[in-house]
Amino acid sequence: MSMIAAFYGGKSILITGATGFLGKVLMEKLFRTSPDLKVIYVLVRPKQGQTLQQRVFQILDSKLFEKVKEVCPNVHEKIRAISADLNQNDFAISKEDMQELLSHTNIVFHCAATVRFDDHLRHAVQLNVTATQQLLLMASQMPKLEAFIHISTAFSNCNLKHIDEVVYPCPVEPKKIIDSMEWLDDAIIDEITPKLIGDRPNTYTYTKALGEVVVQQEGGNLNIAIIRPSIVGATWQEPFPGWVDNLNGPSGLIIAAGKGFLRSIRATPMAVADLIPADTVVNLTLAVGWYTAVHRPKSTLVYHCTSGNLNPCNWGKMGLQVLATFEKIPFERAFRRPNADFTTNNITTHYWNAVSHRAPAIIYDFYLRLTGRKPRMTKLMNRLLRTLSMVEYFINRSWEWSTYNTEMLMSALSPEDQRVFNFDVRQLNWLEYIENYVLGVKKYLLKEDMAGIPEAKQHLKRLRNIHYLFNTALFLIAWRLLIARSQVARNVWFFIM
Ligand SMILES: CCCCCCCCCCCCCCCCCCCCCCCC(=O)SCCNC(=O)CCNC(=O)[C@H](O)C(C)(C)COP(=O)(O)OP(=O)(O)OC[C@H]1O[C@@H](n2cnc3c(N)ncnc32)[C@H](O)[C@@H]1OP(=O)(O)O
Ligand SMILES: NC(=O)C1=CN([C@@H]2O[C@H](COP(=O)(O)OP(=O)(O)OC[C@H]3O[C@@H](n4cnc5c(N)ncnc54)[C@H](OP(=O)(O)O)[C@@H]3O)[C@@H](O)[C@H]2O)C=CC1
Repeated sequence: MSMIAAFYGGKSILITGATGFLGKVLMEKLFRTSPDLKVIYVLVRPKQGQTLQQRVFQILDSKLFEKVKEVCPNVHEKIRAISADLNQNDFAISKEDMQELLSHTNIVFHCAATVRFDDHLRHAVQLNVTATQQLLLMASQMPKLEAFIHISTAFSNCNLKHIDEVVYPCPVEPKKIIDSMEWLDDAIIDEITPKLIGDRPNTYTYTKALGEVVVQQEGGNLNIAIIRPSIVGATWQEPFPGWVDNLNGPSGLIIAAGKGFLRSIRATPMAVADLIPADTVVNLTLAVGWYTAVHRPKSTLVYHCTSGNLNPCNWGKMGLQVLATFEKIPFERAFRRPNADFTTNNITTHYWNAVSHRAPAIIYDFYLRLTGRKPRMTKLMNRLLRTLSMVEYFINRSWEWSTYNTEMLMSALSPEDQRVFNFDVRQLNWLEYIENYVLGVKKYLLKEDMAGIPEAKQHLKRLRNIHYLFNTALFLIAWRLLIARSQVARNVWFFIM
């Protein structure tokens, strides 16, 4: 019997960010392995004309939860959606709901965050720092609370090369930042943002670092742990391989490459691609929840959930495997044949951006205009180039994350728990994982049918023929112009003929 699964039985669990990528996988695993848990409270904001209930039921009725339905048929009764907006005071939770949360919650998993790299500092501070502070305050009023698990990111200290499982201090105290956001206007915040974030690349990593300091400073007597995942990718094994539902991290770029938009990317092939599957993060999170509640470590432990030091893979290997998978499992209606490459310096990056990204987009938009349609490719390409510029920082460097706590936890688990809550990335076969990831992107993000693969292959053949024809025509035109202007070229031509 799994001790961890048994631990969550009968518990009331509060999850923030349950509608997000990681939150959904966390809920799924909890329901599947501990169907006898009492209730999962999820803090949800109403969105796009959907009620809370509709939002949550849509998740429960998705493919991700198919296995849950078998072991926990009354899953709909075990989830309680609480209307909450983490941007508001007291999260805008009603008095009755607050009372219920405070008096029943046993475990808190704090996953909600803004993960946008370019979010305005005010908004990023509100969600990643102030909301964390408020949640801690709430947690301190929960008499039955056994553990508070905070999800951070391995990149919160990406300004360092070697990162230990400790909370690093920030030059300016989070409390001062929170206070200043209340009275500074947007223009001043914009001005001071680069100075505040210092040598971090964006407001996301900066505010996640501030969030950790808040957890450490304001955790009081709570039993707290911090988990730092690196780049969270599609699921490895559970509930099935390759599940992914948003464009963050590599997923959006895999689509862009598979559809033939992304032709070149500024990346260092030998840099470590520190991806970690979503189910691995969730297994570690649940194990940490159990360990923190049962063993009550004296200090706040930080756990790195990374792959680089145990089972490294680099961007070169990953890129090649992504491209190899497109050969077997192409995406439908590609714009061009997938054929991306890495560039390593500014000049070649600018060159390929102009030749392989902007020029084809302009030509295609011209064709759309000619045929009476609305041009859209240049806009899409600009968006892609913007995304590339945001991720460049992360794919041209390597970091070393120590994993003492994570390894300690692994050895503290029973063999059964090591199996059911496996977070040992040494067992991960990267080639297989990447192939499943690309397949998952096709199935769950693009919602493409496998039956369409022969047609997709045909389409790629047509694109290849168009490519050859286009190049031949270009060559002939250039040659014709050369012959017209150069005696040497004319002589060569007559010699060949
Ligand atoms: C040798 C052979 C080589 C071959 C190469 C083959 C290539 C293979 C591909 C594999 C490459 C791998 C690259 C990996 C990149 C990894 C990056 C990792 C960074 C990790 C750091 C930290 C990890 C974390 O802790 S946080 C989680 C990560 N967070 C994110 O990823 C958020 C990133 N997103 C943003 O910050 C924004 O969305 C931004 C700035 C990218 C775009 O903002 P903008 O305001 O312009 O757009 P949005 O309003 O957000 O969206 C508009 C529109 O675009 C769609 N979209 C959003 N994100 C992406 C995306 N990443 N890619 C593509 N499209 C995206 C979005 O859905 C919207 O579409 P609509 O149709 O308008 O709704
Ligand atoms: N994805 C990754 O690569 C990595 C993620 N992480 C961390 O993991 C955690 C989860 O990330 P991930 O699942 O990928 O992120 P998502 O963007 O998929 O999910 C974010 C979640 O936060 C919720 N949220 C955002 N704003 C509010 C708000 N104002 N009120 C209530 N809820 C809100 C979202 O709700 P809604 O659905 O309503 O928008 C959503 O449920 C984050 O803490 C992130 O920093 C760490 C490392 C890597």
